[in-house]
Amino acid sequence: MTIEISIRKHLQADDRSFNLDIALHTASNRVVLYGPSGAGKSLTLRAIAGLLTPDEGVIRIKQHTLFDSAAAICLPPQQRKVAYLFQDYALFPHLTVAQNVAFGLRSGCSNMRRPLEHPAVQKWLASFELSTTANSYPHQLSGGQRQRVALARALVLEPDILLLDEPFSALDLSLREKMRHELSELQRRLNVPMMVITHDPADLALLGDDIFEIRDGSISR
Ligand SMILES: Nc1ncnc2c1ncn2[C@@H]1O[C@H](COP(=O)(O)OP(=O)(O)OP(=O)(O)O)[C@@H](O)[C@H]1O
Repeated sequence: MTIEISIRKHLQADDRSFNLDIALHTASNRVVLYGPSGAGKSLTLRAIAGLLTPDEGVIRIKQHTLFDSAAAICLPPQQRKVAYLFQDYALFPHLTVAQNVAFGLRSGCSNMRRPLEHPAVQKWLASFELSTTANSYPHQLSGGQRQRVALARALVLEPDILLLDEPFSALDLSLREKMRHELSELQRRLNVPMMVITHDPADLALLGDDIFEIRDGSISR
């Protein structure tokens, strides 16, 4: 089993409350979550990444236990080998492309001063055709390039799973189509498990080998 999730979390904000109760087991490497706004999709990804601590349950990715309330296991985000791409890519505006990618390595300042000396940074810049933009800043890039930088930064750590929250929502239609195919090919090439949140039926068709609908905090398929 690649992904085993069984979690519960009660959230309370003033007079609003929300119950997340997700049971999701799959051996697939291409998982898509879809469902209406406010259903609990992002909360699920946040729990896998370690940014939200469930009240109880279990999260296992590729046999690694990330969270198990009964065994008092809750790995901090930096120990999870989980790459989480936010909707807006969250690149650092004051860092160059190469520095943004090197930031993913989290192994000290030397990576940031001379990021291109690190073989992994070079490898990912080259495989995303970003080498010529290595010294540019995010505002000097196109939307598609920015997305590739975010993917390179996520993959430089060789994560156990790639989590993508509406990865194409900031792109125009033609670029979205192109990046969707790029992501699909990349996943097949690297064989890294990937979980994608989307509202777009075209993403479901191309990226989803196992598709889960989330409604009102639970899997409803
Ligand atoms: N810290 C919080 N306290 C209370 N409720 C919260 C908190 N964070 C999120 N929620 C609620 O949990 C529900 C699920 O949120 P979530 O972000 O997972 O939705 P989503 O399915 O990703 O929606 P969208 O497609 O709009 O991004 C929403 O109703 C939201 O208001």
